[in-house]
Amino acid sequence: MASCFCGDTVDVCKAPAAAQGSKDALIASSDPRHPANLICSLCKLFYYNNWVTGTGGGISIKHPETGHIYIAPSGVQKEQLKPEHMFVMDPVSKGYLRTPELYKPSACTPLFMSCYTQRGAGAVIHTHSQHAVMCSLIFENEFRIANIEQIKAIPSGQKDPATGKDINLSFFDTLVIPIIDNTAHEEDLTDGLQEALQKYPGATAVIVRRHGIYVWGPTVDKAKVYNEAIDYLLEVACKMRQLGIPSDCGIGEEKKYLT
Ligand SMILES: CSCCC(=O)C(=O)COP(=O)(O)O
Ligand SMILES: [Zn+2]
Repeated sequence: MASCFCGDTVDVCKAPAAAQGSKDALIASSDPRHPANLICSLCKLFYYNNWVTGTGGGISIKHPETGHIYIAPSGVQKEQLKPEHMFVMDPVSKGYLRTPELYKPSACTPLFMSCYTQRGAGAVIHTHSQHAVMCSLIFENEFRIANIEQIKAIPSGQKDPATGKDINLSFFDTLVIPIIDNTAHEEDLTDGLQEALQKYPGATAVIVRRHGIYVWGPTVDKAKVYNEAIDYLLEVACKMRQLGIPSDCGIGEEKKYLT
C-alpha cells in the first residue's frame, strides 16, 4: 500500500481530499489536536500569557502516531502562526519533509531536538517568561522551591515500578531546576542544555539565565501542564523573595522572615 506524506497509508490518510498525496497532507487537518493546528493555538495562548511575545519562544510537537516533528519558523510573530508555516522533520533521518518557502526553522530546533533525543520528549516548550528571567537573576545554578501545593504537578523523575507511570513530587519535596547561562545565539545554548540534561536526569525543565525556560514532557498535554505549574512556582518564588522568604524554606519557617 502506498504511503501519503503524512505517514499514513493512502487508504487511511485523514487529510482533506485536496491535500492527500501532497506534502500539505503533513499539515492539512481538521483535527484541532493535529500538531500543525495545536502549535498555532498553543502559541496564541502562550502569547496572551506574555510567554512568546516579540517573536521569542515557541513550541515543537512530535506527532504521537507518525513521530514527525513539527517546528515553527524563526523570527515570526508566534500568535499569528498558521499550519502552512510549519516545518516537518523526519525523526530518524533528521531531514525536513516539509520546508515552507521564505522561512527558516526556529533557532530553538537543536534544543528541541536535544529534548526529543535525550529525554524522549513528546513536545518541548520554550518561553521568555519574565518569572523565569527574574528567578535566573535571583538563583545561581539551581532554582529551588519547596512545600508549595503546585509542586505536585511536576514529575519527580522516578517511575512507579508497578505501572511504569511517572511519580510526581510530593508537597514535602523540593523542586530543583538547573539554570544555564545565556549565549549570543539561541542555537549555541545546545551544549549547555545537553550538559544540564545529563547532570539532572530527573529534570523536566532548564532555565536559561536572562532569557527564559525550556520545558518538555512525554506528551504535549503534560508539557503544557508542567510549563504552567513551573511558571506559577517561579512567580511565587519571586514574590517570596520580595518578602525576604527563601523559596525553599521549611513549613512554618517563613514566620522568622516576616517579622
Ligand atoms: C526576540 S527573540 C530572540 C531569539 C529567541 O530567543 C527565540 O526564542 C526565538 O526563537 P525563533 O523560534 O523565533 O527562532
Ligand atoms: Zn528564546
